[in-house]
Order: sequence, then C-alpha cells, then structure tokens
Amino acid sequence: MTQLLKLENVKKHFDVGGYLLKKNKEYLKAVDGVSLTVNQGETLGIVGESGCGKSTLGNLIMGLLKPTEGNIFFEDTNISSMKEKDLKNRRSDFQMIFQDPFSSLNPRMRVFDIIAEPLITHKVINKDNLKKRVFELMEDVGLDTSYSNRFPHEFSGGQRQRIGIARALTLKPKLIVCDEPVSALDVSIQSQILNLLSTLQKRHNLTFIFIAHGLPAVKHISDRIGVMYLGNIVELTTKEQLFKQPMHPYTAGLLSSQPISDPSMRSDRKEEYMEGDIPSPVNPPKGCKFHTRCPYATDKCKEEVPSLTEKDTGHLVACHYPLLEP
Ligand SMILES: Nc1ncnc2c1ncn2[C@@H]1O[C@H](COP(=O)(O)OP(=O)(O)OP(=O)(O)O)[C@@H](O)[C@H]1O
Repeated sequence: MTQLLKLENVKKHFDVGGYLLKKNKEYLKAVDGVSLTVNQGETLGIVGESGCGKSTLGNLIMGLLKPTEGNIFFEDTNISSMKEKDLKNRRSDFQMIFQDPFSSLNPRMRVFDIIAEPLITHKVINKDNLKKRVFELMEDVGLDTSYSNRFPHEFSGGQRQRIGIARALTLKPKLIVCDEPVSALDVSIQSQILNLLSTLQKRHNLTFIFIAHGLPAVKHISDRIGVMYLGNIVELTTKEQLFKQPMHPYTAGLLSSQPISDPSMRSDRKEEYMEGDIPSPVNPPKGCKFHTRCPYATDKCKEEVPSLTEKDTGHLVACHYPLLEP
C-alpha cells in the first residue's frame, strides 16, 4: 500500500477575538492535533457531529487553509509549508466535491464552460481537444453530452452533483475530498451518486476522503473511518471493526443513535452514551474532551488527555477506558 497523504499533529485555531474584554485572545480550536495517513486508492470516511471540525480538516488538506501547527504531507511533499505559487502547481492533484453543488457551480456559466474552465485556467489542453475532453468527462459521470449548453438550474440535484464531480475530475486528481456530497440529495439519488463515486474511484485509481455527519452515510463507501469529536480524531479503524466493535464511547453513542425501527427505543439508546450538548470549541473541557458526556468518565478522564493509540491491530482509540468485547 502506497501512502498518499500524511497529517502530523495538524491544528487550526481560529482567532475569535475576546481581547477587547479580556486580557488574552480567544481561539476556537476547530482542528486540535489530528494525525492520520491515507493510502492511495482507499476511502477514508470522517464523521462527527456538526462543528467538530470536519470541513476545516478538509480545507486544510486541500491547502485552502494554513494549519496553525503541524504538517501535511502529500506524496512526501510538505504542502502545509509551501508557498501559494508552488501550491498552485500541485492543486491539480487534489480536488474537492461540495455538499451543495448548486452554490458551488457558477449559475451564469453553461455546463460546458463549468467543466472546461479548470482545463483552460491550468493550460493543460489545446482548443482542438477541449470539446472532446469535456464530452469525455460528461460521459464519465453519466451526463448526456447534448445538455452541455444548459445552465446549472436546468438540472436536478443529482445531475448537478454529477457536474460538480466532472469538474473535480478535469485535472486528473489523485485525491478528492468529498464534503458531504450526498447529504442534500434525495435518498434514492444518494445511492446513485455513491455508486458513481465508487465506479470512478476504480476507473481512475482515486483516493477519497469522505466527510459526513453520521456513520450510515460513510458505511458503504469507506475502507477506514475516523470519528471526530471537538477537533480530534477519537477513533480510527476499518469500517468492519468500527461497526462490529466500536471502542470509543462516543462512537458507540453515534452508532446507538442511528435510526432504529422502534421509535420508542431511540432516546433511551442515545442517552445511554451521550448526555448533554457538545461543549464549545473555544473552551473545550480539560482532559478527555468527551468526559462531560461520557457515562464511563472518571477523575483521570477529567485531567489527562488520552492519546490516539493502537488498542487492537489497526484500531486506534483515544480513550482511557476503551470498550472491549464482553
Ligand atoms: N473561518 C472561521 N473562523 C472562525 N471559526 C470557524 C471558521 N471556520 C469554522 N469555524 C468554526 O470551527 C468549528 C468547526 O467548523 P467546521 O465547519 O469545520 O465543522 P464541521 O464538523 O464541518 O461542521 P458541519 O458538519 O456543521 O459543517 C465550528 O465551531 C465553526 O464555527
């Protein structure tokens, strides 16, 4: 397995003021020390509740944000310390697919121009081959080439996402960060787009980072899954291990709060693991950040930060008392 991406203790702390009223500046710790690797051709799912830092992590990997601390290596090149000019030359290697294709596509541009734009901007194609390449990309994502003169609003949500995917593929990227690409779509369309992404992954040997709120959304597409809580990865393992034997109480809570057939069971099951609201990332709890919501927390959890360590083969968990098989 070839390693494509490596994150070393990556942090993004946003300056959120506070200095007018208080002596010290306040920082929102959106991403607070994430280390992980992604292998070529795999899909790493990243899940967690709203505000846990998933999109910020995606933007850091894309080079759209500079980390406050830490390093991001793409094929052994440290992209976090690259100058903007050099990063521009590497940008074609990593692309992003967004949740809402409507807002990410220019409404005044025809589909042909939306897909052609990166090819023209990066000067990777001559005029004679442009039409052939754009049509090739449209066919690749299952769009009828006779629609190439239409505007985004003339397409359905699923078709618009296909346009977004075609645009992301134009420069033959190696890595695509998919930021909740199906959560705005109808359930029936979601599986079509997920199947398309899987097909394209095999066809073009793509590597995906697939961001979503809940575990069900990443279950089918992911090889491994990382669970995020308040800026940290708290569990990272294969999807099989994660669903069979979640070791972090937060993951167990996410799994038990999945929709189940008997609605009367739902709230009980959720409360079993997760009490209260997610704390503020400006002032996160000391020690294990999850201790305020964890039914198993002890004094140690209130003081000591658990590091992400391998508790079973390839199964990383940041918990002082990981859940083990009975
Ligand atoms: N530019 C910014 N300045 C200040 N705070 C920010 C900025 N961008 C994100 N944040 C904050 O960082 C935290 C993480 O945000 P992020 O969008 O990464 O979370 P998320 O897990 O993707 O959430 P969602 O699922 O709702 O998109 C949030 O508290 C958010 O308000």
